[in-house]
Amino acid sequence: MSRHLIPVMLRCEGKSCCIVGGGRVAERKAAGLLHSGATLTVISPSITDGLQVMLDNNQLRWIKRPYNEGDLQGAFLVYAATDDLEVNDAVMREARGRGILVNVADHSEKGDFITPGVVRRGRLVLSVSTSGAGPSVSVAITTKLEETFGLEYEAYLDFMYDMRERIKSRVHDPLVRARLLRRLACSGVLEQIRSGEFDGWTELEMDRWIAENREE
Ligand SMILES: C[C@@]1(CC(=O)O)C2=NC(=C\c3[nH]c(c(CCC(=O)O)c3CC(=O)O)Cc3[nH]c(c(CC(=O)O)c3CCC(=O)O)/C=C3\N/C(=C\2)[C@@H](CCC(=O)O)[C@]3(C)CC(=O)O)/[C@H]1CCC(=O)O
Ligand SMILES: NC(=O)c1ccc[n+]([C@@H]2O[C@H](COP(=O)([O-])OP(=O)(O)OC[C@H]3O[C@@H](n4cnc5c(N)ncnc54)[C@H](O)[C@@H]3O)[C@@H](O)[C@H]2O)c1
Repeated sequence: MSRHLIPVMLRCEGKSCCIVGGGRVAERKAAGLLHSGATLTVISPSITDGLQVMLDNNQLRWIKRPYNEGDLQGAFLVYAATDDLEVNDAVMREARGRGILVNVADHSEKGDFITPGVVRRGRLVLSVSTSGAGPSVSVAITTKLEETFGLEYEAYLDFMYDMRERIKSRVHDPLVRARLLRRLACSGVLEQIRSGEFDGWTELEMDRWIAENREE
């Protein structure tokens, strides 16, 4: 097997991202980019109905023609997602020359990164890759994860985020902080959210929990 790949979480907000191609694969990559706040440009002579809806909602810019060398200037990231191997290769070469991160839809090993299968639960992001071996396996695993990690994780992680911020502002000793965060993780809040018994903590309740749990 080739060298292992490093998973990363990319911040795309306000960055210029390109998709070359306007088919089914391009549409899926666009859907992934939309919520990131990226500035999205699609270069393709035709686009799917789904991409057309995004265009109508001003969520992307469409350059309605085949890709030309030079189109990637200023991009942070690009997906080469046409059904033409040679075009995808040309996109990959231009990206390489400009130091732009590139994903090649028909040949994962040619690009800089692979698009994993993703499960999102608010702040929780689970991503699955078979390092290009088989998207059907990624999809099967993603489906299992969707069942295991239900919608309750969104509220749970929002709660954990608020509490962590609170603890950071109230407790300055790093050892005490770490202990509190460990205790919080086993405090049963997740189970309460799951069973519908949890309706959030007021600032007073947060501070009370911190005071009660900060000592050994
Ligand atoms: C997970 C997901 C994420 C996403 O794309 O968003 C994803 N593929 C998905 C769906 C999907 N893929 C394919 C079909 C058609 C049915 C089938 O054949 O099974 C469907 C179903 C559909 O399209 O509906 C076929 C296929 N895929 C690739 C090739 C080319 C090749 O292998 O060289 C071919 C053969 C093309 C052909 O021969 O024509 C390549 C890649 N697909 C990857 C990811 C990357 C590897 C991820 C990993 O490491 O595991 C990688 C390497 C490239 C990349 O980075 O994009 C997404 C699930 C979305 C969901 O959750 O529903
Ligand atoms: N990564 C994945 O998940 C995945 C899944 C299925 C297929 N694939 C591969 O991805 C590629 C695209 O698949 P698809 O189903 O989206 O194909 P598709 O036929 O639906 O779309 C191809 C798109 O590329 C555009 N195009 C063609 N030539 C172009 C050019 N010179 N410049 C710009 N755009 C051009 C077409 O107008 C069309 O919009 C295929 O090569 C396929 O093998 C990848």
